[in-house]
Amino acid sequence: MAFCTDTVSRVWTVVNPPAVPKVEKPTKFGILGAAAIAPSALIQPARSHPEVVIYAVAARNLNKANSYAKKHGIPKVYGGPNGYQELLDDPEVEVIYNPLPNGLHYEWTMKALTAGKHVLLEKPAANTAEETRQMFELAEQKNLILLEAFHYRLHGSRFHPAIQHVKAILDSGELGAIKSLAVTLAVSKGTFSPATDIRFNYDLGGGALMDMGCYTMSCSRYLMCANPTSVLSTTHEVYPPSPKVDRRTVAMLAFPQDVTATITCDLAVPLSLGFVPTLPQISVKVEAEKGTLDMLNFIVPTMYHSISISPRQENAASRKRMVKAYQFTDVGMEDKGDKPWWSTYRYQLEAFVDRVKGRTPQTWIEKDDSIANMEWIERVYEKTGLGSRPRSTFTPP
Ligand SMILES: NC(=O)C1=CN([C@@H]2O[C@H](COP(=O)(O)OP(=O)(O)OC[C@H]3O[C@@H](n4cnc5c(N)ncnc54)[C@H](OP(=O)(O)O)[C@@H]3O)[C@@H](O)[C@H]2O)C=CC1
Ligand SMILES: O=C1OC[C@@H](O)[C@H](O)[C@H]1O
Repeated sequence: MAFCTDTVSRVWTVVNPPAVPKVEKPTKFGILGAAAIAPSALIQPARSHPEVVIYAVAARNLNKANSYAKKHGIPKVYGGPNGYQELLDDPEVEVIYNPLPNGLHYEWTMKALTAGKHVLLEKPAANTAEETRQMFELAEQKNLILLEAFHYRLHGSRFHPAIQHVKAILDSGELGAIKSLAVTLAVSKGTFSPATDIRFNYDLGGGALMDMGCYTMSCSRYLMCANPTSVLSTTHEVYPPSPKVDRRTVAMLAFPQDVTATITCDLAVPLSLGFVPTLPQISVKVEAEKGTLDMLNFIVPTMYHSISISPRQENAASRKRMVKAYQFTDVGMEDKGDKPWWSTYRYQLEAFVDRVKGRTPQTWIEKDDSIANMEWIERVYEKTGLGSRPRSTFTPP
């Protein structure tokens, strides 16, 4: 009973966080595009951040921008064909949130940085590793903060307690050396509408590996503390109307020390019995010398997650258990003032604002990490034969 009420209360508060009083001069964010993800990833989290206000939104269509702004209480609106650039040119705006389709990340991040704004950039960083490198180099040159929004790994000044706890167990040696990993992110057919959703549009940087595979790649590299050494094999299924768009990709990656990782991503798992949607599959499975570890829901752990540790019988240094880590204190860590209803996006915002304000979060997604993630996504695409997503035609001034 307590489990049910805690879960309902936590999930309700993620979506309806308490609004806190703002500091005298909060940092003003502007959003490029009236994107579906912005309320969860930025607008709701900003309510409980005293140093952040969502000041402006721009959409290609002014009516759409107006109704989005009204719905979310955003005071300043830009719309029409020049709306995005007008938002970038607004001197009040200090930070740009870029949730445009993947294929537009590069162009509008380069423009935002050129306009002197910090950028919180949606994942995956761009369509290619080279574009990713250029964005980070420009940010460095201009002394601006640029973060690829891998929210599942950013939790305030530390990693998310859940994924951090998984990593801490693996790093402790309790289960011995990792032998293999399987990281999966797959949702049922019907979750997205292929005819209209950006995820199925090759020109906009679509594909399962781009959208979901970027997390599975990132998580494998994070848990292994290493980049793969090669792509051993791949299988994929395309979305037939768009033959370069992978609806599903499975890749087997080699990592140092003879570890293999299987990453699986699917934008439209077929319905069971032809009509029943399947539950989302969001899992990490680790096979180690002295036991196994399974984590459910590494992407949105605030909603619900579980971490199961199953040592082999002969492993006397370990015990079988199931752990949850909604807050640092759940796993014996120092109280950082975080709340169980802080979503990964709320913690991400905390870390991002720390950096913008010149404070130092203990963890960060570094430039090289973002570049390497994109590089290995491209290598998997190369192995599938589908090739990288198209390079941007935008030329920086
Ligand atoms: N961090 C996370 O958990 C998640 C991240 N994402 C990422 O966020 C980004 C956006 O995803 P999502 O919000 O689901 O997508 P949406 O389609 O809802 O939003 C994309 C926005 O891009 C704008 N846009 C500009 N040019 C085009 C174009 N040619 N075609 C289509 N849209 C265009 C649209 O803005 P306008 O209003 O101006 O028309 C639209 O609002 C992606 O990079 C995705 O990977 C997505 C979901 C979850
Ligand atoms: O970033 C994301 O996370 C959750 C997925 O469902 C979504 O497709 C993706 O864009």
